[in-house]
Amino acid sequence: MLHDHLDGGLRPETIVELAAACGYQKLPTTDPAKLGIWFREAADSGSLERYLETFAHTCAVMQTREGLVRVAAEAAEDLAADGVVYAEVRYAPEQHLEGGLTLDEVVEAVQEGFRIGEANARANGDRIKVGTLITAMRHAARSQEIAELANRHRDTGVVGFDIAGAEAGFPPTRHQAAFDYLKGENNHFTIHAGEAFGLPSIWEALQCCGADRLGHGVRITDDITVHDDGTVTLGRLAAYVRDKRIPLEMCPTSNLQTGAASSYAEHPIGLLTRLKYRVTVNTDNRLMSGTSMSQEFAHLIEAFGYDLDDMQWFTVNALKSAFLPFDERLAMINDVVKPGYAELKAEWLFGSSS
Ligand SMILES: O=c1[nH]cnc2c1ncn2[C@H]1C[C@H](O)[C@@H](CO)O1
Ligand SMILES: [Zn+2]
Repeated sequence: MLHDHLDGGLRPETIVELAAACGYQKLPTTDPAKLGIWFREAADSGSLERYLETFAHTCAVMQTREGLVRVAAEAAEDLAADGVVYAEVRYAPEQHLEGGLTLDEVVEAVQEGFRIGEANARANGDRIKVGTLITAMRHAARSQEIAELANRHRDTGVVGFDIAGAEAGFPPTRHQAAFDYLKGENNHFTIHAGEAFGLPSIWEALQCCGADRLGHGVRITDDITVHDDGTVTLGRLAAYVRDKRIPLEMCPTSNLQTGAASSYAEHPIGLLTRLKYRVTVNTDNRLMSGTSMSQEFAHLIEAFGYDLDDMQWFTVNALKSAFLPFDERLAMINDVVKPGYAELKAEWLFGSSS
């Protein structure tokens, strides 16, 4: 899985405990069950801007070293317990400086947390590897500094860079210098594009900035015409994205909440999968969407009738598109994903014996 926000995946009980520890008093409720529901409902706003407002509460309790280590460790554990074997988890270090930590200290704390979470998952009989993406906020003006931060930590598990936040009014080229810098360093980046804004955002992300992948990218369907007889005509940009195998980090439930799609059945992932785009399935924000990787798959199975072969295809697509060295991606596909799905298919055919 390639698209999961650290500050969008906290356990509600952890938010309540960290808020008490750091004296944050603005939580809408301190009942963990109610808080989980509150996040889901508040994020169900139909607009990306309103959806993003909910992150004020999660970021507020992620301002100390201890808070960051814990949140990162729990994210790795929760993803592993759900069956995720490789996750790229992202967050914006610039949003975690209010307690006096430096950008580098924030990154070090989160990296430590991921390593602890991976070890705890192993102890529970799960296995997961977490790669970190460092995000710069697109409304801010720190992307060059944040890109340099990501590059500085690339040998300790920071595998790439991203920009996130409100898309309309903040085109990717606002951060051109950061992307040029990363290209000069032969580093990797993805860009949230084609979520709350359409084709120009996707075009800029690819053709000006040189993004390796697209965060969401759902609006690429604006460049695809489906005719009455089911045949399809691709515009030049839609053809480019498919021909170049540009990975699409799709997050169905998040898109329903922000209004980027109107139902699972009508979500562009159905058409794009049929057309064999390099589609991947992701959670975006497990807390705000009340979701998990297995739930996202379950929604797609229900909407489109996908089976285990389709799940495997999405999973292999994700690993092919990961910002990991090629040999590690290949090993994970051949030694983990394919045998894992073979086991699931055997269980499904013959019934579970264990
Ligand atoms: O889906 C999203 N689109 C744009 N920005 C997002 C999305 N989900 C989370 N973010 C923002 C809010 C977080 O505070 C930030 C860093 O993880 O990224
Ligand atoms: Zn996102």
